[in-house]
Amino acid sequence: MGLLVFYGGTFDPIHDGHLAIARAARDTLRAQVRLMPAADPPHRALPGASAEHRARMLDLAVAGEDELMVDRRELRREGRSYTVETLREVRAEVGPEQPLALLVGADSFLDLPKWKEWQALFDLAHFVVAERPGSPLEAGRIAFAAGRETAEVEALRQAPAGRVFRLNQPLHAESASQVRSLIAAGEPWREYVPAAVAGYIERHGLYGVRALRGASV
Ligand SMILES: Nc1ncnc2c1ncn2[C@@H]1O[C@H](COP(=O)(O)OP(=O)(O)OP(=O)(O)O)[C@@H](O)[C@H]1O
Ligand SMILES: O=C(O)c1ccc[n+]([C@@H]2O[C@H](COP(=O)([O-])O)[C@@H](O)[C@H]2O)c1
Repeated sequence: MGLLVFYGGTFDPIHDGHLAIARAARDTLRAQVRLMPAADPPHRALPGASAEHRARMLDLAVAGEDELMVDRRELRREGRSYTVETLREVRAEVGPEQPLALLVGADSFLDLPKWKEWQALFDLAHFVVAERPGSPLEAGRIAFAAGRETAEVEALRQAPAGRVFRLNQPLHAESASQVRSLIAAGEPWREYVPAAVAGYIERHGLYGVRALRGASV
């Protein structure tokens, strides 16, 4: 059975690191990847851009990309976007046999034991973990996932949930907070986001961006 991958995030805004990881997961796992913006992400301050702006930037970033799509299901739900609730909703739609995976960065994965009902997540989906500078996945720090790790893509198709797979890909240093800070400081930032996303940020005046001299907004 095909594997379905969900990539949740605040995406405030989506940057080249996000896109590279989504593509790497798609290509390595030969699976569709659904980028899923959080309406109200747990464990962080309110996003700088509205949920609708963040989702529209995702639409622009995946336009023309094979097997990358945007899933707005968390935007339709009231309250905090807890992943366990989202995965239960997805599971109810796809049935108990469908292999599902959640794509996360290493920093998110290291924080997993702080997530709502985190142990239940392993009954609902596999985890695909993208390494990230500054968040080493040492055995001691991911002891909560002991016995679940696999290096075999096929293992993710052979069970509906419960395994942990490390995505082997070049490290990406971009972060959304860095992009927001650069914009606010009036420093160069466009190179870190897809060109269509940069255009959107400028047109809508997001993150305190300064209008280009002579440009129409
Ligand atoms: N450069 C990166 N390398 C690996 N994983 C990443 C990278 N950027 C984001 N991620 C992962 O993508 C998911 C969504 O990230 P998020 O939207 O919070 O972006 P962020 O860059 O971490 O944002 P912020 O700087 O605002 O915290 C998280 O699981 C995060 O770990
Ligand atoms: O469910 C939780 O308790 C939970 C706690 C922290 C983060 N998450 C999810 O993890 C994803 C990445 O979160 P963030 O804050 O790094 O964008 C996003 O989909 C969040 O909804 C989920």
